[in-house]
Amino acid sequence: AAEGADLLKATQLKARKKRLRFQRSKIHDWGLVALEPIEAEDFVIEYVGELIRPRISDIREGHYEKMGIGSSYLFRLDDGYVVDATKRGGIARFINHSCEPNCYTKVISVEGEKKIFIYAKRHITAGEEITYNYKFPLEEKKIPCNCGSKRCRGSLN
Ligand SMILES: Nc1ncnc2c1ncn2[C@@H]1O[C@H](CN(CC[C@H](N)C(=O)O)CC2CN(CCC(c3ccccc3)c3ccccc3)C2)[C@@H](O)[C@H]1O
Repeated sequence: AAEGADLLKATQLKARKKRLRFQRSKIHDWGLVALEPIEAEDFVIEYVGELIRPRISDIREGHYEKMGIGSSYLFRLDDGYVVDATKRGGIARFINHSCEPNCYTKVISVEGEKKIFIYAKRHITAGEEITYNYKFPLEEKKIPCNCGSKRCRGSLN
């Protein structure tokens, strides 16, 4: 808990709002682009959405599938909980996956409240698309990856 509170404080201190914009992506449909340079380890954005229990996320995922929404704006946490940005979410939901991402995600819980923070792995130039590794579990049905990086694994899952 202490670690989370310190990290939250540090993040809030350093979290000078980064200017980001969602726009057409070379990777997939819409993506999030940095409008200003971002230094390595800088806080970029929080993945904001509704924290839902595993059971509820399974029901919603089935529902979204039926509605043809496909892979929705669901961010899975290690304990099975999911942050669903479909109905109420921030622009972080537009961040695409890359096999050589320029950002990484960190989940911290502060007073039981889980927050997903996204930080820069390296210097990011203005105009670059923000990406992180989705770390999707391996599946039979592959989603081909279009990140275009040299060491692309070929699929998201
Ligand atoms: N490296 C990659 N290579 C290949 N594909 C990649 C890569 N990275 C991400 N993706 C694709 O992006 C997905 C993740 N995505 C990240 C952002 C996405 N680019 C986007 O443009 O939204 C968020 C999901 C995309 N979905 C859209 C729902 C939307 C909708 C549904 C139908 C038609 C249009 C739009 C919707 C609409 C209303 C209500 C609810 C949902 C959510 C991955 O599951 C994968 O399919």
